[in-house]
Amino acid sequence: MQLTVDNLSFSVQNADIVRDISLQVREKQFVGLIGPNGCGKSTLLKSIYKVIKPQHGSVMLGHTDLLRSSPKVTAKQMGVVGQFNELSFDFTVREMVMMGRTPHKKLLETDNAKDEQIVEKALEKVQLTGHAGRNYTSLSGGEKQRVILARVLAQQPEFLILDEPTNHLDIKYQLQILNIVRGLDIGILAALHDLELAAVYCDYLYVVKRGQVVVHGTPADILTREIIGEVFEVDCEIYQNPVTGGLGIAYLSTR
Ligand SMILES: Nc1ncnc2c1ncn2[C@@H]1O[C@H](COP(=O)(O)OP(=O)(O)OP(=O)(O)O)[C@@H](O)[C@H]1O
Repeated sequence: MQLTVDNLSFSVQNADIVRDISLQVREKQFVGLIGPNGCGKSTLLKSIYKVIKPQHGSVMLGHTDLLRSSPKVTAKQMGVVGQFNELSFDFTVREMVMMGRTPHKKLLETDNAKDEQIVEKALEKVQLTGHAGRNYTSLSGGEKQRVILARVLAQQPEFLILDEPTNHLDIKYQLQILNIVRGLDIGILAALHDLELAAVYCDYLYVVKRGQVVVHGTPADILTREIIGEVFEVDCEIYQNPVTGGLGIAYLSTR
């Protein structure tokens, strides 16, 4: 399912936070959004997944006009793993993951055996089966992040938005989460801070600075000394990793 964002803008009190951004995630592409802290990545993603309302622009997911459709229609198609996943009320891990099934249910429809099977599978996939009865608020940051991913897996979306999905995670779970989402074989738009991981996982990158897309292209085109220096104000050298053959970045100094 293709995502097309056209001329999206969001401002608060005359401050333009997202300025006229257009982008595309083609069928089954993994597209990364990179850029310095505060450049507008989360605001752009929140505008797409309807937590905030942009003043201008359109967001099409397949044939669905997301900004004009109901939350339920959106949630049937789009899964979201956000940056902060705090809750005021406590639920068990299993209950949290079961919430992923809600968009597929009619009013007052109860959970059935198929839902339970989907939830167990999702818990298995993120290696949290043993935590299913625990209270969500008692979990570590990394465990919470994996519960949120399991909830998204249970939702069985056709498109995924990830906002720094590897926040809080140690390297094993960073790789595991990225491998799991890539293995879903659906379109993904993800804000990522780790540029080397972005090079490995993304098919295409958009670079955001001060609310605007400044350049876009394949990781090889984008992750250059010049662009990283210009956008992140850090001097670096790009090299070919002798072990993986992939792109390596040696950070040298801040400007
Ligand atoms: N409702 C708001 N009112 C005022 N300023 C806001 C509001 N929402 C976002 N901003 C500001 O807009 C800028 C962009 O924020 P955003 O969270 O989108 O950045 P980001 O690129 O995701 O950053 P990070 O990499 O640090 O997560 C920030 O300076 C933020 O303080």
